[in-house]
This record gives sequence, structure tokens and C-alpha cells, in this order.
Amino acid sequence: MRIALVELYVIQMPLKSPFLTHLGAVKDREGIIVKVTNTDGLSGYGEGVAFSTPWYTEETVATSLHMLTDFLIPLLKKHPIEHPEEASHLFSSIRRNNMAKAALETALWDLYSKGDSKSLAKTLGGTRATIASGVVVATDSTAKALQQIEQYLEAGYQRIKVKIHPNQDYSFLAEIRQHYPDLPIIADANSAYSLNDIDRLKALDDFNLLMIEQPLAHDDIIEHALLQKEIRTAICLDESIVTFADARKAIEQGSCKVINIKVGRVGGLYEAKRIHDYCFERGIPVWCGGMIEFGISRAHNIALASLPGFSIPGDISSSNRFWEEDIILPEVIVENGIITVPSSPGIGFSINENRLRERLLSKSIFAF
Ligand SMILES: O=C(O)CCC(=O)C1=CC=C[C@@H](O)[C@@H]1C(=O)O
Ligand SMILES: [Mg+2]
Repeated sequence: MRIALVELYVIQMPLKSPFLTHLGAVKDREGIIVKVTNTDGLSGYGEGVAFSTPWYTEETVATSLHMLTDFLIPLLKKHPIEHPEEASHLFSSIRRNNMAKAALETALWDLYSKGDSKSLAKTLGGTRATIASGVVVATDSTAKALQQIEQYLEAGYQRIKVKIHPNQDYSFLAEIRQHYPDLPIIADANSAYSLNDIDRLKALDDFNLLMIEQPLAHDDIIEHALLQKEIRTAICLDESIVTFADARKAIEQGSCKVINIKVGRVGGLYEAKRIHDYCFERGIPVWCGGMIEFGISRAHNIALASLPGFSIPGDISSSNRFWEEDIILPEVIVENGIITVPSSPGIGFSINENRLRERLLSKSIFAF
């Protein structure tokens, strides 16, 4: 891929409103934009989606910068690759640190697709010209949740995801169901429960949820299999699925009926596609999760979600769900509940240079 330059831009942007889960609040979002430029001057973009603190996974912006600066970029410089599929293997000598790996690997996929004059969606084997869009309501009050649901349904979103935990579950969902009896709802618990809560979780079968996401421990496969045998609601795993091997174990154990695939969590597009292909062959639906990300990661998610097995609306909302102004042009726009998959080369969005400069915290450059 004849790489000449890798640039890392650390940016920060306040959310339009705090994103609340039982694990805490996200009010400000730091992120890493990776720009890889080849010897012809063509550039591809990726995004590091680790948060500023290790509340969702063990990674942070700081650990990602360390991994990229001291290991991943030097490794890529020392061992040039011809196809982005090779990056995943090249980076496997470094344990975990998936979000740092994905930040660089996704930039290579964008660069490769642009060099091949193909959209990233086509390069990945995508078949959809549009993708269905869902949205997350992340608040700690029923009144605010109902208000946001109303707003998002008016905006056309096809599916709503809410956050639940032992102090916000049965009555919260009952209230929502009372207003929206047929609304497709995902309830994301972010590991707020244990098998001691089995009766609480069984009771949620009353609400005909599309799925309950990650009810038990963030690194569990076994206990989710025990729980799935006890509840009617489909379990979806998010945090538990860090690798292809995790996905295979979860499916073979019956730990889940759906998988939320996040490019950053699994280490990049190659691993994300492997998980998709494995699930698709076995009739296991998948959907593309979100990471409160900026437009570059959102663009990669759109391309990934164009694969045939992404049959459930993902957490791929419009740029303005979180941001006053995104760092891409055009911004991602959800219209009538769908997003058009770009057919132009690469991710199909360009960088808003002015906005990037406005929100820039630091920049580092690595010449090859
Ligand atoms: O980005 C979005 O639209 C949704 C993000 C989102 O729901 C999550 C991001 C990161 C951690 C969690 O709180 C949650 C999730 O688990 O999916
Ligand atoms: Mg989740």
C-alpha cells in the first residue's frame, strides 16, 4: 500500500446532551482520527473510539495513543502490507488493544478502497444501498426518555434502544410500552445484572423486547447461556464479544441469539466481517453498535452495515444526534429511518478540515 505518512489527531467535542448509563455519564467525547497517506498523496481515515476513561472496555484514548505511537505504527512501517486484510494478522503480535488496532486498520481499508476506486461498502462485500437506522435514548428519567422517543420517532428512526439497570427497568419499560405498544425496543443493561436477578430479568419478558443487550458480566459467555434458557427475550451480546473466537463460543453455547458488532471493540473491519460471515452462515442476526463516535467511525459503520447479515437497525444515528457540528462533510443524515450507503470511493465522506482544526487537542506525524 506504499504508505508515506501516518497522522494522529486527538480531538474533543461536547455532546449536545449527556449520555447516561448506570456506569456513568459521557458529556465530552475525546477521540483519535487516524490519517494514512500513500506515496501518491491519497489519504484514508480511521477513528479510535476508546473513551477518555476505561468504563466500557480497558482501553482509553491515552492507551490507544501509546499503542499506535509505540507499537502499531512502527510495526506497519517495518512490515509493509499490500491489503488491509493483512493488518489484523500483523497486529496480532500485540495482545488485545482492539480499539487502537481498529483505528489504524480502518484507515487502511478506506485508503485501499479509494486506491481501488471502490466504495468501502463494495470492498467489504456489502449488498445494501441503504441501511436501517436505530437510535439510543440514554437518560435517567422516564419523562425525558418518553420525550426523546417522541422526538426520534418523528425523525424517522426505526428502532429505539434504552438503557436499563435494577433501578430503571420494569416500571420504566412498562411506561414506554404503555405509550408505544408496538415499538421495536432494545434494552441495553451494560452488565448491570447477575444470575441473582433472574426473576427480575424473566419479568421483562412481559414487554416483548426485540432483545436485551449484555445483561450479565462484560466478559461472560457461560452465564448468559444459562440465562437465555430461562428467558424468552433474545439476549444480544456486546461487551462479551471481543474476538471472532468469542462469537463462535457464544453461538455454540447458546449464550445469545443476536450479536452487536462494533468495529472498534473487535479490532477492525476484517474481524467484524469474519464475525458477520460466521453469523450469517448460521442465521444469527447481527447489527452494528455505536460508540458515541464522530463521523469517520460512523462512516465505517455504514459501510459495514451494508453487509447482508446486518438485518436489525443499528446504533447508527445521524451526526446531529450527538454533535452540533461533526468532523465530516456531508454529515450523516437519517431520512425516513434510513441512511444511504455512499457509492463513492472509500468511506464516501470527507474531513471537515475547519471543524477538525477547531476541536484539535494534539497532532502527531509519523513519516515512513
Ligand atoms: O453511539 C450510539 O449511538 C450508541 C452508543 C451506545 O449505546 C453505547 C456506547 C458505548 C457503551 C454503551 O454505553 C453503549 C453500548 O453498550 O452499546
Ligand atoms: Mg451495548
